[in-house]
Parts: sequence; structure tokens; C-alpha cells
Amino acid sequence: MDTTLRDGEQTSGVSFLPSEKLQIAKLLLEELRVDRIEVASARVSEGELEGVKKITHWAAEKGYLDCVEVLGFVDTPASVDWLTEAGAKVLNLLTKGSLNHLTHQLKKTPVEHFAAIEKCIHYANEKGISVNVYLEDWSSGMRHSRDYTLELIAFLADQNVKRVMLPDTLGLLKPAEVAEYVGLVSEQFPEVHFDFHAHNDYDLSVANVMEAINHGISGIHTTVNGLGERAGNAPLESVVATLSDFTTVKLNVQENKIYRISKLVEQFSGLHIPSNKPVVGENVFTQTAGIHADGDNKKNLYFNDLLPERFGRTRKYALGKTSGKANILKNLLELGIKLEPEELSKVTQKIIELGDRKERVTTEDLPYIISDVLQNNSIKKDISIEGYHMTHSKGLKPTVQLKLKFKDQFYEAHASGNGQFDSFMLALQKIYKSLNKKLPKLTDFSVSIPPGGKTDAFVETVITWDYGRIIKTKGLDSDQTVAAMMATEKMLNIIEQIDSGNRA
Ligand SMILES: CC(C)C(=O)C(=O)O
Repeated sequence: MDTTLRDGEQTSGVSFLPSEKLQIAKLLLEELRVDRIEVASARVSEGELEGVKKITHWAAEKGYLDCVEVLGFVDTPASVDWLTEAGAKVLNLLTKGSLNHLTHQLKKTPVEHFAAIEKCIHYANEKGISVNVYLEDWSSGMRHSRDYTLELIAFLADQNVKRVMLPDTLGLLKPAEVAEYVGLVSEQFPEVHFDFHAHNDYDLSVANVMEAINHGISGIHTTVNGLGERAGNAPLESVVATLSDFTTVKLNVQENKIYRISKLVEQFSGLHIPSNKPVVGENVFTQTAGIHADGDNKKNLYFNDLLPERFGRTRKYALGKTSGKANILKNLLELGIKLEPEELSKVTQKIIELGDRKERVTTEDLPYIISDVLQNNSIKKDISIEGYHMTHSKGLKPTVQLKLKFKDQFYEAHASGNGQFDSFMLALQKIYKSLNKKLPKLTDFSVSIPPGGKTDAFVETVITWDYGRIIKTKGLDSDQTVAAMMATEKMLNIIEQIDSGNRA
């Protein structure tokens, strides 16, 4: 069960719009094919109600309604009525899985709590809603109030409950404890379907999920990109890879759709995926050391089972001070460029020098570096920014007047946008529209300055564009808009070469 839209949204600072929730829900169920999704907590807000209504309306049409779950509380009739209004058919009822939480938060006795749970289950069933039950703080319960926790499970086993869900609410379990506790309840209650809900506070969520699987759990909870309260939940992408490669469990999840949904969740959540995050991070399929690229050429010596193609990604070879000739050759191959051995040595030397100066080098920088190092004017610069005038004043919208040279012709346009770079892009779009040409989609924009806090430092802007293939271009200037414009100018020349290659 994926809970990106409920626990994932409990990441500090994350809030999905109803339309975003619907888009993610569709991708999760239809393309990625997870079995169930938890989409909200009951009674949170009007926006949440609207989001759940959108999802249940769509799910009813597609026959997915039983896969859409909503977290609710022991507050009969409020949560059940909220689900009824939202059109939801599955309630994930939050009960207290430890005596500590029950006594100090709800201030109830077990007898009172069980009676209230029973009332809620009956009311939900009357309304045609099926019930799963969460045992909040179950892990502490197993550690410190085991009799109570087991008594609650025994009570639920006699109720009309579909699944009992065991959260490690505070992410405090280590794998050996998961094995012990999950093993114990699975053995004691073989007729009950148990789910395990991990949290990642000690970075052990995936290991804990594996242990739960190995000790009899029937369902697991994940979130895309590992979003979730505090350090998050078990990341869907890592869990899928791990279970596929290290257990005999068969999942319905389509691995090759993982990257797409990960990027969508990144965009909607506003939380950048760390570049070293397994499976979905920018760099996790990038070989940096030259010795690795060399080994890849010789019987794939540095490959493991985690092949990028499985997840809709490709292997990359980084350019930098440790990259060496093998990496450069791999990138040249991608660009269709051939160099003589002594030319390759000079280019390699230059890239190492740039790396030493902490400069990032992208594949798309290579033609420029070659042209510069070999002084052979090999780079075709069909398009250049010939002039610009930018304004940025208080109380007025920024503007840009742009002069562009496109294959010996000059074009001018003026635009006003949300910032200087936006104004520049709008002016550029006007020119490209008049030429009947399309610009790529900007998918990522990163700005960095060298550490040290100096305001006269060069700003490095790296822009990622989607033009059927991903293009990354870099600009370097003391002004950040100019750095972005330089990166854009490089992109314009690259797409022109792609287009003329396609025409040829
Ligand atoms: C709200 C509950 C179910 C939860 O996410 C947890 O206990 O981790």
C-alpha cells in the first residue's frame, strides 16, 4: 500500500493540491500498479475533502474504489461520515497500539477504547465501509506493554476487520526486533492479515520491511521518494528493488514507471530528490571514476543487478578530475564525436583541470571544451545572444529586450515576466514562435556559488531541458541571469544541431 498521499503529505512543508493528488493517484494505481493507496486523513480540511472526492469519483469509474483508503479516527460518527461524503469505501482506523499512548493521549482504559473501536467498526460497516485498523505506536507497545498490544490484536481478530496494520510510528525498531515482533504476532494470529508500516528515523526502514517480509507480514506500506513524517517512510523505489532482488515476493509494481512518478512527486512536493538517493537519485547510475568506466568496457566488471534500464533510466559517465579517458570516450560516443589519441589526451587534461577548480562538466559542455582545447572551431555556433537590456525595479515588472542572431539573421523581441530570466525566456519564445520553432521544456534549474560567501564570485547555473532527450547546459557568470542566459544559448545550439541532424 502506498501512502504518499497521506503519510507522505505529512512531510513538513508538503501539501498537494486536489488536482495533484488525483494525478499521483492515477499514476500509482494505473501505471505503477501498486495494489492499494492511502490518500488522506479524514476531517483535515475542505481541500482534502475535495481531493478525496476527485480520487473516489475517478476510482469508482475505473473499478479501483476498494483500493483507495482513508485514515480516520475513533470518533464515531465523524470520520465515517466524512468518508461517506468523500465517496470512500475503505477506512484505515487509527487506534492506540501502546498502553502509553492510550493512557496519556486518549486518557482511556483498554475496555473503554475497545468499546469505542467496536462502535466505530459497526457504524462504518453499516455505511458500507470496510475497515483496516492501525495500531499506532505498535512498536513501543510490543516493547513495553506487550500484554495490552496482543490483547488489542486478539480483540480485532474477532471483529469485522480486513487488515491489522502495524506501524513503527517512531521508527525505533531495529531489524532483529521487527523479525521477533512480526514473527510473534504472525504465529499467534495466523488468520489475521498484517501490514507493516515503517518509518526511517534510523535509516532502517527498508531493512525493517525486508525483515517483516521474511517473518510473515502480508502487506507493506511505502511512499514515493520516502516522503513522510520526520525522516519519512520506507521509500517505494528502494523497497521494490530490494524485494525483487533479495526475496521471492512477487510484486505487481512496474519498475520502469518508478522514475516518472518519482519526478512527478518531486515536482508537486517541492522536495528535491538527493542526488545519491538509491534508484531515483540523479547520480546513482553515474560512474565517476575512470577505472569503473574502463571496467564497464571489459565484461561489465562494475555492474550490479540494479541496472538503470529497469527503472526507465540510463547509465551515465561523469566528467571531472577522476574521470579519465574511458569516461570521456563514453560521452563522446553519446555525442557521436571521434578524437585522435593525442586530442583525447589534451581534452582529458583540460577536464581534469576544470575538475580541480571544482567546475562541473556536463556531456553537453564537451563540444565547447574540445573546440577550445584543440582550437579547431569545431563547435557550430548558429545562434548567439547579440544583445540584451534587462530591467528590474521596485514596483514594476521586470523586462527584457533581446537581440538574437539566428543563422546570420538578427531578431529582436521584448517581454515582461515574473523575473528577469522568465522575461528573457518569454522574449526568446516570441522569436522562436516567429521562426516556427519549438523550445524544449525546462525541467530543472540549479544555481550554485563557490563556498566562502564572496559576493563577487562566479555563479554557476545548470539547466536541464527535455527535448525528447535530456540536455544539461551550464553557464558561468558573476550575474545569475546572465549565467542562465549563457546556459540557454548553449541549449539553443545543441537543439539546432539535433534538428539539422534529424533533417539530414
Ligand atoms: C498515523 C499513523 C498510522 C502513522 O502514520 C504511524 O503511526 O506511523
